[in-house]
Amino acid sequence: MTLAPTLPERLNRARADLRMGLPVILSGEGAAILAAAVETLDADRLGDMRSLGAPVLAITARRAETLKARAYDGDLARILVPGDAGLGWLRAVADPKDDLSMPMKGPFATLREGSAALCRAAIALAKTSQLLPAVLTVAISDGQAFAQRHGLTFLPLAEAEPELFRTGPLHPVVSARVPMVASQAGRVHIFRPEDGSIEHYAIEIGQPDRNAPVLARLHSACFTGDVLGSLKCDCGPQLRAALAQMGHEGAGVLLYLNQEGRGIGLANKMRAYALQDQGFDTVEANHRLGFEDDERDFRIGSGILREMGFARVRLMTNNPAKVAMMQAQGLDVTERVPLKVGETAQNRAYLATKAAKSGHLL
Ligand SMILES: Nc1nc2c(ncn2[C@@H]2O[C@H](COP(=O)(O)OP(=O)(O)OP(=O)(O)O)[C@@H](O)[C@H]2O)c(=O)[nH]1
Ligand SMILES: [Zn+2]
Repeated sequence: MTLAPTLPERLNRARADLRMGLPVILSGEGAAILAAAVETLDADRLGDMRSLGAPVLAITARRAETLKARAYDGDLARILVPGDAGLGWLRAVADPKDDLSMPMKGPFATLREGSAALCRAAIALAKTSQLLPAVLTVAISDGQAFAQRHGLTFLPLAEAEPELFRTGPLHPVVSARVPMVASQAGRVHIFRPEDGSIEHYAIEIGQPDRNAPVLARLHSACFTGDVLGSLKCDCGPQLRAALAQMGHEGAGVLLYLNQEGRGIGLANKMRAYALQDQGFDTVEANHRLGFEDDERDFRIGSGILREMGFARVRLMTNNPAKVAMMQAQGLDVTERVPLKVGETAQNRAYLATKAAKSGHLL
């Protein structure tokens, strides 16, 4: 029988659980934890978790740095939750929105003993659920029996770990002709990951020759820039300029990847924008939220291009990291085609930060 969910399917089930406010169980290295995302946890479940033992709050080292909490585990910190700390306290640790007006008062007691592996996996799950990377955990015994008793998702660490940041293979679902301003010969293809996670799109212009390098753009979704015409970034003009150039040359492929906010999701991007209004730049804002500068999985783009039969690309980008990632995934980037459009008074500082801190070429 193959009816039981595979590990990638169980991971996505766990992500849905966390988004609903349900805890999941992670087990490995002779231990097990119940883990719930702080962002979606409610008071009843917090009470239930407290009744099982002393809770530990896992946050990333990025967030810990702002809070001046010692991160003994390298990339994360495990904070001992005070006995009287309620949801308000947990959320203030997780969410930097009031850091300046109501700074969290430490000192925070953080764990240095024991393995952080289960907490690390829980943080990875929260990140890939596009929730704030702050997870309340409590140790339990016999995780599998506990999961069965309460109908919770159970994940064995050894199997889950290599899959945590990996999107499953993508397959084409459907494609149809969409004449566009940039080209009458447009076709939109929908790709769906095997693990049922979010779909991504390819916009094919003309009939690119699969035996020659194709003019290609990997565009990460930007609701504010692409749809609203936000002046805070250059995404909308880049999207239209890339399609226009493909239309002009008569052939090309633009991948529209649903990796909003460099992978942190629109809600977190709006949190980052609110921090930017407090004076932090785009990179600092991500860090204060507990994320890295860029949380995108660039394997998705190379996977779609390969599935469409493209092996060589002329990549439209100002981001050398994208070129390097595509090459690391076995695609031959024969040329980097610069895409410099849409600079405004409002996004000048943003573009300068990307050049200074993220290696973008001006
Ligand atoms: N987290 C975060 N994401 C942002 C911000 N501004 C734009 N984005 C997202 O950044 C992504 C676009 O990535 P960019 O870094 O502009 O460009 P790139 O794709 O890496 O490089 P290019 O190929 O040169 O455009 C989109 O997903 C946007 O939603 C911001 O201030 N914070
Ligand atoms: Zn944008």
